Amino acid sequence: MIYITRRESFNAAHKLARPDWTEDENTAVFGKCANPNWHGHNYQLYVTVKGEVNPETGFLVDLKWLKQVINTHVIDKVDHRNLNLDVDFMKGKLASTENLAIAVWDILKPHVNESGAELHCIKIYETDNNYVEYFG
Ligand SMILES: Nc1nc2c(c(=O)[nH]1)N=C([C@H](O)[C@H](O)COP(=O)(O)OP(=O)(O)OP(=O)(O)O)CN2
Repeated sequence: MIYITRRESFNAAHKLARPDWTEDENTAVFGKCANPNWHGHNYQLYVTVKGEVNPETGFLVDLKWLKQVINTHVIDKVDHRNLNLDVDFMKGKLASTENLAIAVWDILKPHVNESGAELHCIKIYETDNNYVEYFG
């Protein structure tokens, strides 16, 4: 069993706020992240897949293929976008890093499965200090 990881970066705007709560209620729970004027992050996404090395190629999966899958299905949809307003797979969800990681897992898992490898972890840094890991 071997694990390989591809990192991709994107920047996106969001706020942490429930639409069914008042601004005061949102601020009480989410603090400055609930600011109605939005704010942005330079996110770092790490996608780790696992499986066996193909003895013919020496690859688990081709990292160029993994890059393309991540970019087509995730990065192109979130980069320079507003996670609350523009991103179909975040509609109706609170735009936390946890929910983002779970959504990215759900999107990428079937594509990784098709390759014969297995999705192991989605790790997202929202800031230099805060990150989430999701293992499905
Ligand atoms: N469980 C979660 N808590 C928080 C999330 C989240 O996604 N899940 N998100 C936020 C904010 O959006 C943001 O990450 C916090 O920004 P900030 O406090 O500025 O983070 P920094 O690492 O830059 O702050 P330091 O003060 O330097 O630690 C909040 N909570």
